[in-house]
Amino acid sequence: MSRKKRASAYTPPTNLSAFRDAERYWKSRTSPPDLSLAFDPAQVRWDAEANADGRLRGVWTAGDGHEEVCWRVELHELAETAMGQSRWKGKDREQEGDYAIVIPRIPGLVFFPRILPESLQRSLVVETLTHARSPNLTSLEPHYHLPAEGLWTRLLAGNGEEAVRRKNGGLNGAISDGIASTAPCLECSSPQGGRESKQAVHIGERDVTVRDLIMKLRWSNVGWHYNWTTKLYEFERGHVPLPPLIYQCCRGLARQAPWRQVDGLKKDVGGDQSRAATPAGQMRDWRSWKDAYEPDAGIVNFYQLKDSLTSHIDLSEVDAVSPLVSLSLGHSSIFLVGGTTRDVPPLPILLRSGDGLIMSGEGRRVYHALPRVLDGTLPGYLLASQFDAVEGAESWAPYGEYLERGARINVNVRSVF
Ligand SMILES: O=C(O)CCC(=O)C(=O)O
Ligand SMILES: [Fe+2]
Repeated sequence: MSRKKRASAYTPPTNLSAFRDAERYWKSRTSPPDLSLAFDPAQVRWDAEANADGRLRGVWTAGDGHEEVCWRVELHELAETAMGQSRWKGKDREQEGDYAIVIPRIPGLVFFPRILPESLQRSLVVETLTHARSPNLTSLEPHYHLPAEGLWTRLLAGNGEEAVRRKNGGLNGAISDGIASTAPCLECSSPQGGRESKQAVHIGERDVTVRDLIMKLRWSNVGWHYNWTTKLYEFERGHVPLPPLIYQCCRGLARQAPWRQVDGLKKDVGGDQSRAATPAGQMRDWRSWKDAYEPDAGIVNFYQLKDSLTSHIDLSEVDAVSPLVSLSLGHSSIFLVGGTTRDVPPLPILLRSGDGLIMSGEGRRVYHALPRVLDGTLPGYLLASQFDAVEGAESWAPYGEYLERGARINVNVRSVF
């Protein structure tokens, strides 16, 4: 189907903000989304030669003709960093090297296309699913009597058909007929109240099996305990160390980001500095991030194909500018990132498995959303049939099966203080 036809099948409402309008477009199921409208590093035209600062200028042209300027910085040091483990060094993919992309119009955003080697992606999937358990709080905790060792461990032990009891005063069968509902869903709602799911079907007072409940898992806290209802950290509950791989990857990425070049961009982007550049005051901390960035809290988001995360700004951290590190695993998705109000038209970015993204400085206070998980985009190296064993797991098959059903896992880590 031609792009023109697809575009005409969608009639945008006239009274929405630019951001809401974009969310509606990407969420719409009336026709397949036009992926040529999403920023894709593979489609950027790069200059032949780098500038004096070692940056390469690129231009991405969207399917509707819109042009976005971006800069590419090679990451020569990455293999020797805190992440310098064999997993990190042993890049097992076809690509020319590690690089970061900076898009001047989104201040403080640093994009690392396919930065995670395939084997590391698998190990992170293993870690996120096995750590979605006490003492980390999960989205299911308020509603079910969860097994102490966690649902995933029960599943791996062959107890997938075991019943899990609903807690009293739970959802009371708020949605009982299996039809998608717009009623608020406590199990699925994100911290920002923006998580929606058409797949989450509540079955009244009946028990749920371990296997089915895993498909309803929407998030798990890591690090400092965050209360999604009050939107406050509960420091009195003590600090739970981040799972080791999540900690190493996010810490390594934040420390190794090309901060000098990101900072340097504000001097030579020209034009509308107020939109294009990060104010010096907001980015000045990068020098300390290089040696001292310590992630201590975060969320792991578990999306299924029909899930989305509505536009929001993450406001709860004491340190309002230090890097928020996001890792994508599983199915590809569309990430929207805009400005400090919803009137700023967002840039849609295609996020693939293995991509990393940092929001920092002024970019910590911009609207963003995840309106779409893309069907049919799971990479072959994550399929259930591909591997017998993976570091940290006896067999890859259950993980691959979970992903094949439509999952995208997002690790979203930050430094609270
Ligand atoms: O899933 C994503 O990529 C974004 C998640 C996010 O923005 C959040 O958890 O606050
Ligand atoms: Fe967020």
